[in-house]
Amino acid sequence: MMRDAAIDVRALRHSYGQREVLRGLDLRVAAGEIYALLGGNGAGKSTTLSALLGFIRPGSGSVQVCGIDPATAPQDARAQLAYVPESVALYDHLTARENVEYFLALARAARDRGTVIDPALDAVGLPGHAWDARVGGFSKGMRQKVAIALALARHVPVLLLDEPTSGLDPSATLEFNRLIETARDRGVAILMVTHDLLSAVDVADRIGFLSEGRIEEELVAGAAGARFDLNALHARYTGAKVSG
Ligand SMILES: Nc1ncnc2c1ncn2[C@@H]1O[C@H](COP(=O)(O)OP(=O)(O)OP(=O)(O)O)[C@@H](O)[C@H]1O
Repeated sequence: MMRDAAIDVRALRHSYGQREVLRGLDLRVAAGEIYALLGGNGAGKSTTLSALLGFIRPGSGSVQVCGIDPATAPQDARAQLAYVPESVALYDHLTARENVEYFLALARAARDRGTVIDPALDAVGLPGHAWDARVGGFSKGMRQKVAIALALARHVPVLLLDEPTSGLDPSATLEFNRLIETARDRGVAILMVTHDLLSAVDVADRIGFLSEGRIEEELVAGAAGARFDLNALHARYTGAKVSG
């Protein structure tokens, strides 16, 4: 039995026209857990995120974000979460500090620089010299740091990440993984949609394979040093035979 399932999806079905994309999806992510959702192109990962964000009204089943149904109360559900898309949307002409301040104002959240904004920018490891620089010149990794800082400053219990490491080099990926561990260690429930097996193996507490519209297999991280079997995961993903 999982306690504190901040994300709780049960028997979710969703069709686009005649095409049924989700066929009884069950997915739960607890507070303080990183869940990597894997699946081939078109498996329904983005559709799952859309359901959590309240952008689609599922045909049947239930979706809850901290006990709130995003289909019927989208604003309330979105107040509980931060969504970081593949390409982080920020105002390029504003600085990192100003972006966080602006989005906190939109969310009607506390936005004192000394006690809220600066500690969040510090927690995500954005170098001090970048705090007052316009984000237009930031790399993807730096933009993500600003987005996660905003999530930490809002104290949201749920973080949704869509392909966060695509386009990041290996060291930026590791840095990103350490960053979301900071959020996890603060009790945030993190759902990460990804094709990046290395990143999932490095950081996830559980990995779920979405196929045929449901979680076909779920793996739980083992002890440190042997968290997941990367070769077996790769073979599972590609349908290839594992050698050795
Ligand atoms: N708005 C839509 N209208 C019709 N069909 C859609 C719509 N959105 C997605 N689909 C279809 O639903 C299926 C699942 O799409 P979805 O984007 O959820 O998959 P995905 O797992 O996120 O894929 P990818 O890894 O390529 O991003 C695909 O066949 C897609 O073409």
